[in-house]
Amino acid sequence: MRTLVVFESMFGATEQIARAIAKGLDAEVVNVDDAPADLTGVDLLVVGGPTHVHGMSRATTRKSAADQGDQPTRSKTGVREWLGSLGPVPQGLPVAAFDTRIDKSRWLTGAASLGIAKLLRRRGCRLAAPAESFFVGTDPAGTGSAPGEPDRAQAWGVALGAAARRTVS
Ligand SMILES: Cc1cc2nc3c(=O)[nH]c(=O)nc-3n(C[C@H](O)[C@H](O)[C@H](O)COP(=O)(O)O)c2cc1C
Repeated sequence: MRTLVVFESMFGATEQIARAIAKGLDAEVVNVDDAPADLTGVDLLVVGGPTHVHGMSRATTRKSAADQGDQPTRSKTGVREWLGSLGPVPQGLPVAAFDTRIDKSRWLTGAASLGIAKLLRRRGCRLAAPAESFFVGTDPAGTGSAPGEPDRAQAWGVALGAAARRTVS
């Protein structure tokens, strides 16, 4: 089973979570900047990005992130743009969405994963698991996920893989 984890990350937290999920899934992991436009041969797709202004990033919020950090951002483009640029997607492709965000009520913070899941469904994909959030510390420009989150992400990947294998031959 070929599993692909595509991440967008400014400061590194989402990349860290993506790599932990990929470890749990035994999957390939790729920065959205280098993600393929053709998903032929992919059996399970996982897409994640940082929550910006209650949802997926936009060029303006990525610019704002770039201006906050003292290093170049990890991704230049976003999952919104990548999903919009994809060629035909295998209909019914099992997918899952995740994000990173501040550890407060989702009602207050928003969650990019909800928008990612919506775009994936619009493209004819089938959600193999509900959208999930992983948390960063209280500093929005912090460079990593909160303690314990990579382990939780790896476990989420393991569970997602088991669920997908039950439906993918
Ligand atoms: C421009 C900008 C807007 C943000 N807006 C939100 C937000 O609405 N809700 C939230 O929970 N976190 C927000 N954050 C914090 C990000 O979610 C956090 O920086 C991100 O998860 C870190 O992941 P990364 O290191 O992969 O970029 C924002 C960060 C930036 C830079």
